[in-house]
Amino acid sequence: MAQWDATDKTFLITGGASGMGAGFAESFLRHGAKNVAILDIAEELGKATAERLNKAHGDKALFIKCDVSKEEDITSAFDSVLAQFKQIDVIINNAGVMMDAPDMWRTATDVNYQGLVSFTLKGVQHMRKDEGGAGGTIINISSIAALTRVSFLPIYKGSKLAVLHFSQCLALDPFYEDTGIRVLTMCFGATDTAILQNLETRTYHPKQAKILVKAVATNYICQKVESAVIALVEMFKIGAPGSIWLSVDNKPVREITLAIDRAFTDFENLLK
Ligand SMILES: NC(=O)c1ccc[n+]([C@@H]2O[C@H](COP(=O)([O-])OP(=O)(O)OC[C@H]3O[C@@H](n4cnc5c(N)ncnc54)[C@H](O)[C@@H]3O)[C@@H](O)[C@H]2O)c1
Ligand SMILES: CCCCC[C@H](O)/C=C/[C@H]1C=CC(=O)[C@@H]1CCCCCCC(=O)O
Repeated sequence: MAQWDATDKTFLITGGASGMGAGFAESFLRHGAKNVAILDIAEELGKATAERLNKAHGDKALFIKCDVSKEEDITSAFDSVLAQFKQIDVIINNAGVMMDAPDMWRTATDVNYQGLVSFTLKGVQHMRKDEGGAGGTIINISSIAALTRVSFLPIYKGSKLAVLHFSQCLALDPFYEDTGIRVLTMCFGATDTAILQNLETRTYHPKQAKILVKAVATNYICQKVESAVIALVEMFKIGAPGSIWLSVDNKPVREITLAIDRAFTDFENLLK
């Protein structure tokens, strides 16, 4: 099994000021990363996280304020990271929000999907070996939301399936052979972060809010951030180009590429 190594690699992590993103930054620095750029809309939190990481790991972290729903922020943040670190080896498209409320859906879609596409395409342009780049890894954060159907989070779930489908299509052969860029997709289950707070206001219609809150209270094991971080680092080490992974219930990370392949092969067979 191929093993990928974080040593001396430069990471760009969106939504890295808090939650799982901050956990990934910390963990990859412990695994020998050369530098970590944290991009986030939350300025105070981002500065504090970078300061904490710099104290613990010796000035390797950089915070840049960036709203991933805004193309001008993305361009300027990407350029700033390159100006500072010269190269980006790994991008983790982690920034995400669960906001299906009527006045928030467009922003939510921009953050969860458009921002991720934009960073991915910029990363591909920078990293692709067939145009002089050094190759690299792009990790896109999806969710179990992409794999299941419920009535109350259609916008969130749609955006996370878009992330999964964009990533798997982009990575199809001969992408890795041409570019030397490994695209990995992670589907996390419920994980103990701020995204699970104040859920009543997150559904697209108030009638759904009660169902959501009740379902969360009764149906779900909420895994620890540490488990999600361990899962992502393990995927980084062993994940084949184009592979898709699942991290739920504090269990070891599991590859689900074949299951996704089977589902799409079924759809494709309908067209024959
Ligand atoms: N926690 C879960 O249960 C869970 C499960 C599956 C997938 N996910 C996904 O994991 C990723 C991380 O989520 P989390 O649970 O750590 O959430 P979180 O809310 O704790 O952290 C998200 C981070 O993204 C930042 N952010 C929000 N909007 C932004 C924007 N416009 N531009 C830049 N940064 C922005 C926030 O400031 C925050 O630091 C998200 O993509 C989320 O959808 C979370
Ligand atoms: C009843 C479901 C409400 C949510 C339960 C859980 O605490 C939430 C986890 C979400 C947080 C962010 C996600 O991606 C996670 C997944 C969100 C979508 C979950 C759909 C669950 C399902 O289809 O069974």
